[in-house]
Amino acid sequence: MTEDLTDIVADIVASMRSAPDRGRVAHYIPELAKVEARHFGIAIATADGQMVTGGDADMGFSIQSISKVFALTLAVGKVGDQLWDRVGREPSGTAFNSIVQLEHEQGIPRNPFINAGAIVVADVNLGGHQPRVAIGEMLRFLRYLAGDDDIAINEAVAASETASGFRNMALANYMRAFDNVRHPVELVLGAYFHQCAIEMSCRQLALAGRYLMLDGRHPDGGRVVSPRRARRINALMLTCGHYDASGDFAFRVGMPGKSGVGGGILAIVPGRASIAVWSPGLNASGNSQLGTLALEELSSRTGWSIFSPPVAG
Ligand SMILES: NC(=O)CC[C@H](N)C(=O)O
Repeated sequence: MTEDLTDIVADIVASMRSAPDRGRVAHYIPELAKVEARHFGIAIATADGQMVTGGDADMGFSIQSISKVFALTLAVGKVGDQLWDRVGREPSGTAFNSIVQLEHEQGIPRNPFINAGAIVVADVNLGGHQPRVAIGEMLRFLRYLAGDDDIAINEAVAASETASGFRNMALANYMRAFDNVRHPVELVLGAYFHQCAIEMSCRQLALAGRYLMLDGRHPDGGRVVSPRRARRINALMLTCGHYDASGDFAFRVGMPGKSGVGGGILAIVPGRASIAVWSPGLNASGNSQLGTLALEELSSRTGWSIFSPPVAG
C-alpha cells in the first residue's frame, strides 16, 4: 500500500460526513430507533499492531447480529462439527428474520447468521444453564478478545427487543416443534436478545475481531480457535454475513463481513486487518448504508480484498 492508512481513513470520514443518503435507522426494536443517523465511526486494527480510527470510533453501539460471529465461535468450541447437524452452511437468499425455509427444511436454518440459525446457536450455547451463565461467558469472551473489561450489555435494548421480538419468538417456537431448539424458548431468546444488546465501539469491535485476521490466534499469543476454524468462520461471513445482500457485499467489498441492525459491520482482511465500521442508517437489506460504502472505499483505496493477490511486506 502506497497511501498512508491514516489519510485514507480521514478521507473516508470526510466523505461519509457529507453523504446524502444515510439509510434508515432500524425501527422494529424501539430502543434502536432512538439512535441518530448522523453518526459514523471506523476503526482498523492491523496485523502489525497499529490501530487507526476515525469519526465516532469510540462511541458504543448495539452490536446486534455481529454477536452471531462470536456466538458461533463459542458454539463450535463446545460441540465442534456436530453443530452442522442442526444448522446449515449455505446462504439463505432471504431476509435476516425470514421463516419461509424452515418448513421445507425440517426446522434446520440455512446458516448460523440468519436469526433462525443464531437462535439454534444460542440454544447450543445455553448448554442446560440459565441465560445469565451463557451471557456471562459471551461477555468474558469479548472482553478477552478486545482486551477491554468495559464491554457490557445495554439492558434497555435487551428489554426493548424482548417486548417486541415477535418474529424471533415465532422462529424459536417453530424450531422447537422440530426439536431443533431444546431449551425453553424464553430462556433461549433471553440469551439471544442479551447477546444482541451488547454494546461496543468500533475500536472494541475491531480489536475483538483480530483472531479472525490472525488465523485464529489472539495477538497475545493465545489460540482462540484453530486456523481451519478461523478460515471457516470467515468463509461463512463472506457467504452469509449480509443475508440476501451477501453476494453484493462480496462483490463490492471483497471481505468476510458481518453486519448488525445497530448499523455496525465487522470486516476481516485475513493476514492484514480487522475493521469495524458503524453508521446506524440501514439499506433495504438491513445492513449499514454508509458502513458498506465506507468499506467499499477502503477496499478500493487499499487494495484490500480476499480476491487480490498477496502483497509482499
Ligand atoms: N440483523 C440483525 O442485527 C438482527 C438482530 C436482532 N436482534 C433481531 O433478532 O432481529
